[in-house]
Amino acid sequence: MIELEGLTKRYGEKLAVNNLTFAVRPGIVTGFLGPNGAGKSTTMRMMLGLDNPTAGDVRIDGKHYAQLKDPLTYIGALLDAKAMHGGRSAFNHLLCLAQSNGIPRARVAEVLDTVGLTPVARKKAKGFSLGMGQRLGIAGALLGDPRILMFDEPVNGLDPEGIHWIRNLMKSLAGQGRTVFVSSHLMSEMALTADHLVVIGQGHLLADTSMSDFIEQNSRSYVRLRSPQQERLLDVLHEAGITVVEAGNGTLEVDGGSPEKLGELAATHQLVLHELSPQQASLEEAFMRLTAETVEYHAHTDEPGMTPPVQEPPLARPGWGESWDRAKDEGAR
Ligand SMILES: Nc1ncnc2c1ncn2[C@@H]1O[C@H](COP(=O)(O)OP(=O)(O)OP(=O)(O)O)[C@@H](O)[C@H]1O
Repeated sequence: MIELEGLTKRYGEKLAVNNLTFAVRPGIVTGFLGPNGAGKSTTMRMMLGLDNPTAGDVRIDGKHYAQLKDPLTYIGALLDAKAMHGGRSAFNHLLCLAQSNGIPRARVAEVLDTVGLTPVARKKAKGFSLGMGQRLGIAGALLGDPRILMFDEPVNGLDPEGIHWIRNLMKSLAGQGRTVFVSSHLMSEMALTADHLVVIGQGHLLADTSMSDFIEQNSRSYVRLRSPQQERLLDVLHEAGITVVEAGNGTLEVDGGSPEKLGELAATHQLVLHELSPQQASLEEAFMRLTAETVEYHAHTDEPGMTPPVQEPPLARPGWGESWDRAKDEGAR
């Protein structure tokens, strides 16, 4: 378990992490999301004692990182895959880590095998590709067989097979009851891997919730209808008091409607439907919606060939976006 309480980091004028309180629990994969510059790496560095908090506290299984004897046996982390002595072989790099943490030498060969680097164990790390470097960093995190694992952008540089491998590795580590905390910019990957999400924006906590609740609370769900008898269908829906949006190309969208009810209504009026499909936004859309106001670095979309983002109708009910507005108001007081 990793517990943060009021964790805050200020760099001069810049409040990089602002009063974060949350816990990362064992037995599940927790995803850590936020736009560029949100404060994810700073938070992870403070968890590992690499940066001192300006205020607040972070504990690893109830202790500060500095109090842990042989810390690699409590928490293993991949922060920066390039942060290693390139002149050493993969084997020697891991051996140095093992020796400084009271970990038996035999464990080095085990973790090299786990990450698939046995054939290059004696090769110098500076010749490694980005993907091989990631694998070596992951081997270092696994070395002490720790109960807690933390990965910052672990799939960076990995090919599809590597991405699939790390996804299964994280799930199996969590399945063994370990605490797994992982940041990634790849939303589709996060949606497949994480059970729980912690989302931050400009240093603030925006969400600490299950993946399914996050998507439900921050995205629009609607039913898409297409019918060759669209005018008649519109009349029937209006008569039934159902609000419908004409989305163009002959499609109608009903916000929050039940597909069963809409299908039965069409059947009662003997209307032909060519499409009746429930639509749920992706994690990516939910994330974009929640963090829209907290993105520090926007690309310009007014260049030739670029289309501006589509404006979606407002949420039917309060989502995390409201929490962010509240957080800003509270911050301003
Ligand atoms: N050593 C530092 N000195 C000054 N400012 C810093 C320092 N480290 C981080 N920052 C600032 O703190 C903020 C948070 O940075 P951080 O790297 O933690 O964000 P992040 O969420 O990890 O971003 P990214 O997704 O781009 O890696 C940024 O505005 C960054 O410029």
